[in-house]
Amino acid sequence: MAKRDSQSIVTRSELEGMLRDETAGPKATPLSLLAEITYGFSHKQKIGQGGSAVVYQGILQKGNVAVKSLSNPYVHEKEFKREVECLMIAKHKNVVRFLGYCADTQGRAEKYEGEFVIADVQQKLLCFEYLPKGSLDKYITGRIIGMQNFF
Ligand SMILES: Nc1ncnc2c1ncn2[C@@H]1O[C@H](COP(=O)(O)OP(=O)(O)OP(=O)(O)O)[C@@H](O)[C@H]1O
Repeated sequence: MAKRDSQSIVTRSELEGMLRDETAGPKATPLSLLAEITYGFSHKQKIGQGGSAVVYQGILQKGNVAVKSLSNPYVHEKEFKREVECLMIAKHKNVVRFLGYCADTQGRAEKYEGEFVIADVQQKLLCFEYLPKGSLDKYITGRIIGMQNFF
């Protein structure tokens, strides 16, 4: 039987374990798992949107994760690799925990200039621990009163 190393792809129960184990480092996470826990990246699971990503809440049995889909097709391979590299290094109590990454190319059937084609669609996703108290900017700009509730 093939030996699974620390870089091997995680399963749902391993992701649950990583959430509990603060020492666990980020791992390659399959698109199918991220799709499953966000109910197919459903609109209901959407928790935020930034300049380059749409963020979904992923539901696990004991705890939640935030799944960031870098939807912008102009996020290049090199930039994505750099982001993953930086996130892997950034380990600090004040920095949200990075749990996993997914870079996958899928063929999507569509019509292009009247022709039926299979287009390569690049999926770039990042998985973090879920922080339930919303975005820090709401507290900074005073849209939520009482900074003491944040910490
Ligand atoms: N780990 C998380 N837990 C809970 N909510 C999150 C998490 N990460 C992001 N969000 C939500 O999603 C929103 C968008 O995330 P974020 O600003 O990180 O996206 P981005 O596109 O990477 O940002 P940028 O605009 O800097 O490129 C945040 O404002 C927040 O509401």
